[in-house]
Amino acid sequence: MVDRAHKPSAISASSTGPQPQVDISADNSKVTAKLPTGDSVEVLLYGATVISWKSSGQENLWLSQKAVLDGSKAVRGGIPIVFPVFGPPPQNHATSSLPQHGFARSTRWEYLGKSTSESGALSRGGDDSVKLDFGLSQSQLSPESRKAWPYDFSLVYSVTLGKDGLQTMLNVRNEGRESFEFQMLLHSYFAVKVAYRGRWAAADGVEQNISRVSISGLAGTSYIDKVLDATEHSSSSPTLSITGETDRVYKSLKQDTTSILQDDKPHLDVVRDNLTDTVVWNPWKEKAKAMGDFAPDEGYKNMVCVEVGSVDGWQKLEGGDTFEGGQLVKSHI
Ligand SMILES: O=P(O)(O)OC[C@H]1O[C@@H](O)[C@H](O)[C@@H](O)[C@@H]1O
Repeated sequence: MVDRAHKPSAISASSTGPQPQVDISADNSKVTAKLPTGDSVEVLLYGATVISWKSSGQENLWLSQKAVLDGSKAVRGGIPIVFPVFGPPPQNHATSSLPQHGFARSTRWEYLGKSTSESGALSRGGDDSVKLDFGLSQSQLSPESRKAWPYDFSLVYSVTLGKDGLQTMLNVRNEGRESFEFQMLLHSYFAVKVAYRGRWAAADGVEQNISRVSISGLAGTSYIDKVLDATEHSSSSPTLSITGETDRVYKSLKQDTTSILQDDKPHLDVVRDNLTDTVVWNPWKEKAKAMGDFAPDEGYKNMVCVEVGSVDGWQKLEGGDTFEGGQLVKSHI
């Protein structure tokens, strides 16, 4: 059990009108929350991976049809949590024995509880929100992970579904005396669909064209292009079109919001909170095909990863200190 100062506590709900619903699946693998508006979020305890977020009846996250959800492999899609290292760990660093992207996405977390709030105008169903908290600490790690990264830490991940959108915040605490360094990132796979006859076409539907998707808000000092041998470039344009394999780490971004545009219209806004970096990733045709858990093959046309994080250098936490960072995602659908 993760110990912390602000444990979630149920705020008493008024007796009138519908209220947010929270359900734990019978096999204890997944927590689902639904607002009276119909908006919903599903979180797998494995990795505390958000695997679905629906608003206005539309799915905002992309989940591979071959995503492994039984806890034997990190989920291909949704929002896997990257901690305590991003990408392949560097040699000669305390994380060097960990797998790519660390252990948080491939360890079962504990569901700590929910808190709900409503405006009082429940019948309108518009102002409700529900927060789900998940915890992971050193004692829950596999012996291999504990050995590879022997620090006394605790993570609390808060997933809040409200009228503004979906907020996901990661709180990292050093429970020990020795300082440690970490990176963290919320590896969000967003669903992109292209307008078709005035409606949003289904993910595998008639028209698929990632080339009509662009990302704005990327003005920063520089970015690392992993497709070009991890060379550093200065970002000349604040907008990026996805027209081929894309794997860029934007560092020290100036503005808080990175938006996904479809046909130049805002689709999703990703607002960073206390995080300066953003990774934009699309594997494109060949790499998508090469991934055993990526399906359908053409799925790369319906997704883009916009991943907020702290991955440029390391965050250092002294014993007893905490760090919190995350995102608020707003859908324009
Ligand atoms: O296959 P994984 O481990 O889930 O990683 C997927 C991608 O994650 C991205 O964040 C990285 O920038 C990519 O380089 C990487 O390929």
